[in-house]
Amino acid sequence: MKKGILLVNLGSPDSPEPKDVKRYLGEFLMDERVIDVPLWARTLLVKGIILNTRPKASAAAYKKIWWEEGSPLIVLSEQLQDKVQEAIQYPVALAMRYGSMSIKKGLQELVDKGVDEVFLIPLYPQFAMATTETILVLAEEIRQEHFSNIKIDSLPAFYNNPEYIEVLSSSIARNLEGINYEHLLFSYHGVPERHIRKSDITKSHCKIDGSCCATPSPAHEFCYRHQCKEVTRLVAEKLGFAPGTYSTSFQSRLGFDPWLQPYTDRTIERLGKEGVKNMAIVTPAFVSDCLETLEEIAMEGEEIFHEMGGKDFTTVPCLNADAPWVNLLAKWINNWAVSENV
Ligand SMILES: C=CC1=C(C)c2cc3[nH]c(cc4nc(cc5[nH]c(cc1n2)c(C)c5CCC(=O)O)C(CCC(=O)O)=C4C)c(C)c3C=C
Ligand SMILES: [Fe+2]
Ligand SMILES: [Fe+2]
Repeated sequence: MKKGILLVNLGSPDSPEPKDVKRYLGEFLMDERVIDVPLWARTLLVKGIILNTRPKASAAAYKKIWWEEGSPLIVLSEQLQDKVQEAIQYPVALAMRYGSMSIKKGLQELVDKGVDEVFLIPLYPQFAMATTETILVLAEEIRQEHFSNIKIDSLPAFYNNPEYIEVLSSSIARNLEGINYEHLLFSYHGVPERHIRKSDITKSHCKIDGSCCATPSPAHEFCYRHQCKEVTRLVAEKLGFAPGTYSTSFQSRLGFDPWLQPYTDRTIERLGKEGVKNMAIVTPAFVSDCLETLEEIAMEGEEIFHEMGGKDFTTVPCLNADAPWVNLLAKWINNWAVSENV
């Protein structure tokens, strides 16, 4: 059997023009694992409301961060693909869950190279229904329909892998070296609270209260909230942060349902109001910098902080194509290739 690797990230529109943003958002938000309501309600909400209002504002936000070479998320994912390819002997393809660089094209590219055993790596440290699960479900559907002779293994969520925590902690320490900050905010992409309950395999553990995520449970294998909180706890432990000097929040909420809290924008506002003058922010739900880190955090977040009287607002870049991260991915890939187990 010939082995190959498929890296999968979220995706971006083809351009920051409203028509391309609309097409991309249409595919993204019609995913039943992203907006998880019955089809008729999702169609009404997405096609009847969101796609008539959001693409213009979203396109304006994309224009602020768009690079000469394209969408930062795509460009940075391609850089990661190139670096991983240099580090290993198996062919590496890159695909996106939404948009033009489809999972089908990525699998086809590998199959054309003779690959029949694929290691699929969702580029998300934490499991979520709206990220890892939707990628794995779609990849299996495509496999059954078009590539039934190939085998696909996947990398599970790696949020608490000690070497991942080491790579993330070192990146934070390196990027904040010599910087004076009173508070480090760990901001993760939010999800509706309902998603957490749906992913609870015990059907009774996740109450989204003060304690469930800190109480051991098999539910945590699929609990995004637990996994985010663990990343913060493990990094804080590794870097020896004092209690009160760091916290966790959730960004990018959409719609009126309750999403995971506390919300990042309100947390930045509160820190500013409380008199914090210098803060830093890290976004460990994203492996590659993207709209959510470069615009929502680095631009909007900074503006909120300044409006509240804050001064220095430092953002820690995502791991992107950093050498320690590339080396760790290469190690996981080689472990899989030898033992078919990571
Ligand atoms: C119901 C809506 C959404 C859920 C649930 C959701 C979960 C989720 N998303 C990411 C990662 C990214 N999201 C990005 C953009 C983005 N996300 C949503 C909505 C939901 N996300 C929208 C509408 C958008 C588009 C931009 C906008 O209009 O605000 C991105 C950036 C993509 C880019 O091109 O740069 C990323 C990355 C995670 C990790 C997650 C759940 C854990
Ligand atoms: Fe999102
Ligand atoms: Fe939990």
